[in-house]
Amino acid sequence: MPIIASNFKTNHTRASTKEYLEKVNNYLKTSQNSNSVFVFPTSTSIDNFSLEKNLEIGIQNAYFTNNGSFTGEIGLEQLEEFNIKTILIGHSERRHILGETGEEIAKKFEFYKNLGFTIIYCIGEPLEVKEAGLDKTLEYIFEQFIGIDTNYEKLILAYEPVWAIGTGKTATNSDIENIHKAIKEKIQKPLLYGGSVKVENVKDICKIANVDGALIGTASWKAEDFIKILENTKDLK
Ligand SMILES: O=C[C@H](O)COP(=O)(O)O
Repeated sequence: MPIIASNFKTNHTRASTKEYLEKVNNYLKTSQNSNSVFVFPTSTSIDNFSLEKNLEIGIQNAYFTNNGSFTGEIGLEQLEEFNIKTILIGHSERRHILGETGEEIAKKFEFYKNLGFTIIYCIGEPLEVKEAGLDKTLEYIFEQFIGIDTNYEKLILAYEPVWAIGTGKTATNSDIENIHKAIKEKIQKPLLYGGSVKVENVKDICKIANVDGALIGTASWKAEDFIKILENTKDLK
């Protein structure tokens, strides 16, 4: 069964998150959909939601600390209050817009790994690297694993080409196939694709060899669309 994740990024309020989760949860309750579903709301919308077993809330980001003086950040203490056990690490928006370095990402990974969190670890190349060819792209991607324990049992990977994120430009099926194959040859972990996945293409993308699911931004922000995405992928192995 595929792993389908929605990343809200900086969208939705507490009220609309609650409404969204109620809709998705009701769908899962009645649909016999056994996909493994994750939703990553904004930190301010996290709460103690009562959800179906296959729907889990994760955090988009947290600092590698229990608590302390890190203005603007949250740490383990704030996550524990809501029983959060899943985190996204290495998202390209944190790497490229917010300037998170490989070293900080590795520290964050180690900290949350040692706490037994499920980690969705994102990798992916910017356009200029893609244009330099497959070898350069793979070289760039594998550098993003420096300092990361790729044997960690609760690790899920997400390949997200930076140029495909939020742009409407999905990678071609053969690009996805080639890159997923190369990653899987080295790291045998569930591997999601992300980057302009939509209601219409999610099924075909999830059917590509070595694609174990999708990490979706824009197309998942309306509960009705996310439910369609879950419905379109529910019969896949
Ligand atoms: O985390 C999700 C990805 O960045 C994909 O975003 P997108 O579906 O809006 O392209």
